[in-house]
Amino acid sequence: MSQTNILVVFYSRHGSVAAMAKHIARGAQRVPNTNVVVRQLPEASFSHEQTSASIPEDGYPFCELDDFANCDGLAIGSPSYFGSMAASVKLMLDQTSPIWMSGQLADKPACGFASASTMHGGHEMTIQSMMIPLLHHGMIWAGLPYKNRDLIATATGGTPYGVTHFAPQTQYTGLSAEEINLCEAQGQRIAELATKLKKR
Ligand SMILES: Cc1cc2nc3c(=O)[nH]c(=O)nc-3n(C[C@H](O)[C@H](O)[C@H](O)COP(=O)(O)O)c2cc1C
Repeated sequence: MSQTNILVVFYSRHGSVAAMAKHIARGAQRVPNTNVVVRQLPEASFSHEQTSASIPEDGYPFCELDDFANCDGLAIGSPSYFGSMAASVKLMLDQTSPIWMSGQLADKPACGFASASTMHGGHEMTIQSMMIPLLHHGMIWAGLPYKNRDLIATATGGTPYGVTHFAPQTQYTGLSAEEINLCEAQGQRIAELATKLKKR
């Protein structure tokens, strides 16, 4: 059987969402026969001109449309910006129309992850904002079931709609133990579901 390809794609300015992506990838990697591709998104330009080099100075390669087209399962992450996904993430999603009508993402599982600097500043709303375009693609939304006891134990991030991180400071200061477990559970779940749903 061919490998199951999981795409973990994110935008992160200060490192919190990037740290989550690493643990989500680690969780997905636990599932046998899984190939995990991690991609970041460049800063969106207000002037509508390209502001980033096409190759990032550090971190993961930038995401391309083919990364979406070739995935069997998707984890997409964003900081909460005004209770919604960051423009960089929306910009990438708006570039996916070539694979929209052909249904290349249809019937594949997707999940979202997010970081926010206040407890009630939009964790769930940010996840939900990413869910909507992916439902239009026909993806199957995979949240986190409460059998993950860290959803109950957490005093910071973590929602059943998708894992989140509470980042009280601008600079990344670390994920809680519960947030790490939930990131890894989310990654493992998306890889398991993708393996089950994949056409052999
Ligand atoms: C433009 C902007 C808007 C933001 N809006 C929110 C918000 O609505 N709610 C919130 O809790 N945090 C908000 N934040 C804080 C970020 O979501 C938070 O710092 C996040 O952890 C950043 O993730 P990163 O470290 O991956 O860049 C905002 C930050 C910026 C720069």
